[in-house]
Amino acid sequence: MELKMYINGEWTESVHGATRDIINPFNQEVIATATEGTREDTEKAIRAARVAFDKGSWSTTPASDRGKIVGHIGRLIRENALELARLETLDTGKTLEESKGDMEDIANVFEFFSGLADKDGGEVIESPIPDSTSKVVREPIGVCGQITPWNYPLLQAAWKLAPALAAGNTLVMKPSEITPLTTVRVFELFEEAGVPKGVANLVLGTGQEVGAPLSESHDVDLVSFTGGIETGKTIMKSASDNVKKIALELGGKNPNIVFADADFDTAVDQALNAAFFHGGQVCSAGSRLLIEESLHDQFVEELIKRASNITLGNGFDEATESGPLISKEHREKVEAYIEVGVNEGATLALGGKRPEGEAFQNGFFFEPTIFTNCTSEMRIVQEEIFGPVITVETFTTTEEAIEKANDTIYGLAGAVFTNDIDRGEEVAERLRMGTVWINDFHPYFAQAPWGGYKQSGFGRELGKVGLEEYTEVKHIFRNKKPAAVNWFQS
Ligand SMILES: NC(=O)c1ccc[n+]([C@@H]2O[C@H](COP(=O)([O-])OP(=O)(O)OC[C@H]3O[C@@H](n4cnc5c(N)ncnc54)[C@H](O)[C@@H]3O)[C@@H](O)[C@H]2O)c1
Ligand SMILES: C[N+](C)(C)CC=O
Repeated sequence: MELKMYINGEWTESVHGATRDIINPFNQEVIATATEGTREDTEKAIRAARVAFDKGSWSTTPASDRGKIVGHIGRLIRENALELARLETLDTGKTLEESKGDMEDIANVFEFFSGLADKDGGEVIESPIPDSTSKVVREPIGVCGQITPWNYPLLQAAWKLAPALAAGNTLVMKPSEITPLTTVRVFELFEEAGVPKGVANLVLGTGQEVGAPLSESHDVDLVSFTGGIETGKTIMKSASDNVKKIALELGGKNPNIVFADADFDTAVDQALNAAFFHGGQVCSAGSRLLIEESLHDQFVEELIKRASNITLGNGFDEATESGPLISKEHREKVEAYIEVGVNEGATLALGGKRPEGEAFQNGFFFEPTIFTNCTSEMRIVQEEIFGPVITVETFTTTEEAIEKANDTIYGLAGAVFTNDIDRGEEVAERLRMGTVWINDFHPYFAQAPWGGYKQSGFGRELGKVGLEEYTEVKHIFRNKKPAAVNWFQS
């Protein structure tokens, strides 16, 4: 499979002809060769998007017509869902079941923003000035740079592409250089759906060559980034040069609080899902388990029993419950944290190593891992590991649970399990996080906003606000009886 970039309506190769092998993390086989874009390619794409915005008709096309095209993309994604899901599994190692779920979510996102495109007709304001009218309208921002990570390649791209197009912007998308397959395929569907030339551009390549110029360029009006906190900080600095708008969807170190009165089996099951789904490579993974002290021993015993039975393997095998980690480098990062945890005095109660056996030799597998006897100040409790690693802490009061849950630099998501609904609501209100689940973990959908508090970032994707992020607000005032004000007499 050969992957090209899509610039100004043309499938194109990098100006310097460089390529990158795309690797299947399950067996390290080369599954595709991608053209590797450079700064020059990125600048070409930015120019195409700039011209399409300034001189093209996309931003002034009736919102209902833009919405129809965005809806058409959603339908094409549904029609091609199995092919897209297979590509996603090949590229990321996640199970095919997960990838199919992602494609369903992605189609929903395009359909949601399709429906929302023409729903905000502006607002008439009651002007306090006689003989005048006053209205507030929303307009597209302009050229958007969009940068996405490898863990949910197409889903994170969809959260940016669908609202940007629906709102009338033009864009340059840069997927993670290690997982471009599905994003490239969706740009083919954009062509089929009738997205005009220059409106949506795709550049493949590294953060340095493609991501950095997008955040630095004075021709880009907004950068929407999903990825790690350090990259987010770099983007924030470079974006300041032309004061462009930015939205940052960064990492998390998400608490999962379990009170002793919670339904035991549900809470154990959800704790496993919270932390080990997709090998813990989820921004909102419930990697910090906070258990009420009286429940700790029984809960941890059951958790270890069930976690040790998780079936690792090929994402295409039906029996597989979790695939490999994304890359050699990423597995090494996770492994380094195991050493950190042990040195910090946490008890390695399960896992902490690569699984043995022929089936795992070529993939980047790592065993589900549980650290007990953890305390708040440990690095394994504070830092995002982004692998299948749970840290377990205890608490005795609601106050202590909330305090510990809030005690990191992150604020992406968290959950509370309890049968006392008043307590559940109180905890939800007091967690400093963009999403809180009561008696559940992980749900997200197109209708509800997603984003972080604190250093998990700012800006929101999805929901009504997800469209508003891609608009500027303008106040238009009209004097119906213009007359001189005569302030200056000369
Ligand atoms: N908040 C969310 O919704 C959300 C969702 C998914 C992933 N994430 C986070 O993403 C991270 C994992 O993804 P990752 O390892 O791909 O992150 P990353 O920050 O390494 O890379 C993300 C993207 O940024 C690009 N990039 C790298 N350097 C850049 C630079 N200097 N300028 C511009 N772009 C640059 C990369 O090429 C990639 O496309 C985790 O921290 C995870 O929590 C957050
Ligand atoms: C935002 N989400 C949960 C889909 C993926 C995070 O990595």
